[in-house]
Amino acid sequence: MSLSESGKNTREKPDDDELSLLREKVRYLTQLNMNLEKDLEFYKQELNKLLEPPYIEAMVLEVLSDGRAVVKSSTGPNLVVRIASNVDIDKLRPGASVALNNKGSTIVEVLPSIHDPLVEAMEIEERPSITFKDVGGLEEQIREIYEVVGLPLIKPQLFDEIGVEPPKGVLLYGPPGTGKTLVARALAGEVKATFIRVVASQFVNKFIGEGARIVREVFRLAKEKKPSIIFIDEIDAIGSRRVDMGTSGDREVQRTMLQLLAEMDGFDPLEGVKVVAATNRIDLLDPALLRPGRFDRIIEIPLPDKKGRLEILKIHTRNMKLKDVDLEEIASMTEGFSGAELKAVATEAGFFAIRDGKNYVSQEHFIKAVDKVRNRMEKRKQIFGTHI
Ligand SMILES: Nc1ncnc2c1ncn2[C@@H]1O[C@H](COP(=O)(O)OP(=O)(O)OP(=O)(O)O)[C@@H](O)[C@H]1O
Repeated sequence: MSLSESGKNTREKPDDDELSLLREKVRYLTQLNMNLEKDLEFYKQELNKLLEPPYIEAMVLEVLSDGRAVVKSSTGPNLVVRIASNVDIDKLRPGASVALNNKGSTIVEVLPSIHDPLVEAMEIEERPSITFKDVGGLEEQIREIYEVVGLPLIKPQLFDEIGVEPPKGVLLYGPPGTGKTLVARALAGEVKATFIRVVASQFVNKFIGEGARIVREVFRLAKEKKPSIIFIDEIDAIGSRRVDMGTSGDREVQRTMLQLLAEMDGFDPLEGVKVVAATNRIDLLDPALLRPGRFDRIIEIPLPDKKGRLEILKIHTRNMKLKDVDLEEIASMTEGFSGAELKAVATEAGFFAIRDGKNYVSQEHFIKAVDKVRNRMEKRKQIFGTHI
């Protein structure tokens, strides 16, 4: 552009071609600018990500009623932390793995189930909602377990005063499905204790090499969350008499068992932690486990008698709509059935009713259900030499 002497713009009006070229250029540069801004934003974000301090991983112990949570960080102490508003509270169950912000003050994310054996190996239930009224039969066993495990947890001073030392551990034994887990959970519910369940066979076939560490952590967690009951299911998997120590697998099992014994020897019986173990194969157990100060109380959980079967049937049908059902007759017909099998009878009877197009369950449905469950038991017996 040029200016005349009078200062006026004397440039001729651009022709149409020139104008359209300039417009094209403006469009191109605007687009280029937008793209570069996008790139700039992307690289800024990437830079921020690289500069951001890492999150802290932690495990949820408890969600408090005031909207905060207690977590255990993998290295440090337990922390009471806030929960960010975008976090789904329903996913914050005890044992869930979470990310804390870098100050460690707030849960910012629930992590997808990462394969931390410590988290996976234990099921933690704060004060289970079930109680002894959910257990049919087993009055004697319930009385005994309440006395030797429950009372010392809620009234340790009673034992202190009298000078009686309660057992640290109790062993429940009996056929599968007779309610060993149920009794231990109900006891925890009854005395408002934390229930921590581990399945010993998983130490051998799932968490290989981690057994001793998991045992140590389970006891540590139990002490933190006391009163607590540690329930070790299938204890025979780690507590069997070993003939030889030939394989590394054997040695690993032995290490896990020794850790368990060390933990049991190392705590006070009135410290607020009790161990309940369960097995279907008491004949296989190493006598070292049954020495005083370990599992020195042994309680048999047998198959239910007729009265027990009737009670179990009543429990599992209490929310069902029954019409002219004689549960006594069903209890008489089901000799040899475990609690789990009686529960299956109730469920199957419900399915027969649905299939029948009825909105209630009749005696006939129950009788068909007994047959069905009995057949299933027979088949299992043929295959495994045992029932459900
Ligand atoms: N005595 C019982 N009263 C009421 N329900 C029972 C009883 N026994 C078993 N059941 C039902 O069967 C289910 C399975 O029982 P449970 O897991 O407690 O048996 P278990 O003895 O621990 O079995 P396993 O040895 O196979 O681990 C229970 O959750 C419960 O629904």
